[in-house]
Amino acid sequence: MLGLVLLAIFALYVARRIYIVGRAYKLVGHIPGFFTLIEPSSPIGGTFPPSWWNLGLGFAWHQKAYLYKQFNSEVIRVIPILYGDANLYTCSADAMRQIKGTNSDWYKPAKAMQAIDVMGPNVVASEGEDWRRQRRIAAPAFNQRAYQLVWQETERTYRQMIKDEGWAIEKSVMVFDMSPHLRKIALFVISACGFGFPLNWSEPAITPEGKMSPREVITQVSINILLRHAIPPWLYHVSPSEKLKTIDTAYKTFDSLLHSMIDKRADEIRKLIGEGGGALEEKIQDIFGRLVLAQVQAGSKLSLNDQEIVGNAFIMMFAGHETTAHTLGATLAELALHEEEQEKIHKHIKKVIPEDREPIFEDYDNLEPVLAAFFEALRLFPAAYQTLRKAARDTTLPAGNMKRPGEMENIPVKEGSSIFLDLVGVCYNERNYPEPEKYMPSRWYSATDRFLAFSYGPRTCLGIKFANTEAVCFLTNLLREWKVEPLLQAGETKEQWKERVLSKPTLLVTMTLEDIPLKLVRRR
Ligand code: HEM
Repeated sequence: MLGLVLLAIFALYVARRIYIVGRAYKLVGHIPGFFTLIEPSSPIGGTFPPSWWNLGLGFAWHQKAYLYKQFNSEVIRVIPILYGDANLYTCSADAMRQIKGTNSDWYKPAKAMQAIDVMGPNVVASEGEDWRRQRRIAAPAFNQRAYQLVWQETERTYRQMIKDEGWAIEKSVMVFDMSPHLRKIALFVISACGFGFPLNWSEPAITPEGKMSPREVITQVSINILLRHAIPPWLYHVSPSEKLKTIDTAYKTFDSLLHSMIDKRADEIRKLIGEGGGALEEKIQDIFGRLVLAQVQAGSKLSLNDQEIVGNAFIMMFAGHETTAHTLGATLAELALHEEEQEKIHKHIKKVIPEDREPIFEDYDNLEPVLAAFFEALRLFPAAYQTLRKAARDTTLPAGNMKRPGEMENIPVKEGSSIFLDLVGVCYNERNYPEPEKYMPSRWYSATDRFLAFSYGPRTCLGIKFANTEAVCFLTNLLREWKVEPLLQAGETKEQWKERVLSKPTLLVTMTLEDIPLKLVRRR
């Protein structure tokens, strides 16, 4: 009997998959590409490492040298047979601009927003009118004043790191892994500038009372987004796992911390308004404060409710933390490998900032080579490596004709097709960037083209200038004082170090580089 039931379930599954695959083939079968067993970006595809049966979430990274070339097309399709949905992938910058530009035929589907709304609705995970309202409220918080604060906090945190790590008195330092330090820097900056909540570098993870410290709460929340999304709430109650307990406690503590912060900030703002409101702009500089200010001032129409403020605070912390830390790590690794580029930057910093003063926010516009070094590392290791969109109607996509280089073609796409904008493909496409494998910061000098790694069009990254200010401040301070070298293992060459450190980034919600061993040698 059981055998019959299982056989019936199996037959039903096979029939369903034949229907799904047939429908997918009708939709995207005219585009070259391949069949797989499992959708690479599905929970199963993302959980298991790449193998013969699973392309893996990061296949576009691992196959970047030949993925599109093998099909002679800048748009390809992947149709899974056993599990998941069919998707297109593109490495065409023109297609990306068209998809993400204004009046686009494409929208952000619900699937693209999974996991990032675990703490509440937010600007990244919303669409349509809801997105427009949230963007209009959040955008003014990103202004010159905020960037000035970003500079101050980055510098303060950098100094704290040098002092508390004991590097201030050292001539050279072996940093066996730079990434936790960079995560801490980015977390501290977003915490101070995003929430008005400065953290302390040497604060232990657990307080003397046995509770998680604020730093640990924020860290646990931001590194466990995928797990929080995947784990059903009941599992926290029945599982003996310490890790699950930690995640649950961190998320609950963070949620109640943010709700109490909303009440506290709203009271402060009402008090300031009661006193005439003159000092509002001066006193409320952080992004969180600005969101609460909009709520207090605007009433219900153009404001966020409490859960939306929590959701947005959370997403700012997530969006602004891993991405920036990862790109700083990639920049330092590339500069360690390219001594001549590092020397050029060091010389430039010395020219702009005299020995007798510290770098200041007003130096930002004169530090283009520092920003270019950061951009070029972001191109080689794009943090937001793939974004998903769905066609609202039949349309076409502009792509380079790989059979006839120099010519363009328009690839027809049907309504309902989903496409991954493969930023790795775009950034390593020689039509967009000649000699794409080369670390060449000079390609960004006086660049007029909008950099696609921060997205494009109306939904372009809100934190571009935030991230750039943080990067320029941090890198300027560090490179002015230290020469950065790869920390080689016994007998290891620079090439082998590069292979060990840079060839296998972790690809989950964003791309991250894990172990970055560096040697810092004091210059001044
Ligand atoms: C190197 C650092 C960063 C990179 C590479 C980056 C990249 C991106 C990309 C590619 C998107 C578009 C995602 C999509 O289309 O689905 C995006 C959106 C966004 N980013 Fe960033 N980001 C960075 C830093 C930041 C920072 C520091 C913040 C905030 C403090 C931030 C806040 C946002 C927000 C709010 C959005 C959503 C915009 C919208 O949908 O209207 N990002 N970012």
